[in-house]
Amino acid sequence: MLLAIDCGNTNTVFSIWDGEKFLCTLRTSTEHQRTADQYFVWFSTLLNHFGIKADIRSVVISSTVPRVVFNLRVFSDRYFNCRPLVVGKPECRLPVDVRVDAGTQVGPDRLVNTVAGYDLYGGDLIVVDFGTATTFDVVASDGAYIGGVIAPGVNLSLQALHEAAAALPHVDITKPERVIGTNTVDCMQSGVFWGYVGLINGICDRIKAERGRAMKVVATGGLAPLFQQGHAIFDVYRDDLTMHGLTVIDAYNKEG
Ligand SMILES: Nc1ncnc2c1ncn2[C@@H]1O[C@H](COP(=O)(O)OP(=O)(O)O)[C@@H](O)[C@H]1O
Ligand SMILES: CC(C)(COP(=O)(O)O)[C@@H](O)C(=O)NCCC(=O)O
Ligand SMILES: [K+]
Repeated sequence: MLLAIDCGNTNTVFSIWDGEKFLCTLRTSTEHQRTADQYFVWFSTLLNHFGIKADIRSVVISSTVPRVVFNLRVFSDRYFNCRPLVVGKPECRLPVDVRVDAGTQVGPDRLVNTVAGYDLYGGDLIVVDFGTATTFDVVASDGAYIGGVIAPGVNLSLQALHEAAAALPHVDITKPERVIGTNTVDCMQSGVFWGYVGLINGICDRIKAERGRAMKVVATGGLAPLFQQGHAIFDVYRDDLTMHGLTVIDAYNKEG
């Protein structure tokens, strides 16, 4: 069995892949101070709770936070007796090309999303991932990652308003029915929600125009369904896109 770990700037997600399906998915906040032993206490407690008997033989990691990788390596080595495959490291081969400016360190999550998107839907894709940042990854017809867009995340935008303006409270994102807010909270939610709908549509239209072709828009990340409601902004939503990409990369590297 494979343990796939997707570490974002806000949350770290662990999924166990038995070769056919994911047995479980566990989420914890991303903290670089967390040690290998702390990960194991949390992980084994939850597996016991769900009654899952996992025989983990290999580990694959994607991390947008370089500092957490050290403890995840120790976790893998000490508890599963294996050296993890870390996306973005020279020893991890990718089944697709990466065509960007020399010296650019593309976020490993974006490479994994590219691999997953191409594997599931073929080329000419835009992958939109709602995380701490919202990323748009452009996938060419041959599956290559050819660049994209990084926008402030939905929650980051709301948080920035609250932190920068004394009179603006902390609010959660929701879909307002109307654009014109008649109180502070509604005004903020409208600005971020409808502003984001414009951002997603505007960026996807411009990418398609710049590429001069039709492209499929694939979305992932917990907040994607909120934007999809009644709008059909995305052609497909796939909750486990990044995890799927990690399993594809692991299999590709095992092929030798
Ligand atoms: N279903 C959801 N509903 C509301 N907020 C969500 C949902 N899923 C994720 N979030 C929030 O979106 C932000 C990004 O989360 P996440 O996707 O875990 O980011 P990352 O991959 O960068 O760690 C966090 O603030 C998280 O709490
Ligand atoms: C853009 C990101 C911060 C998104 O990370 P996330 O929201 O998943 O935490 C991450 O992909 C990253 O650090 N990228 C490096 C720069 C680049 O991709 O060009
Ligand atoms: K992201």
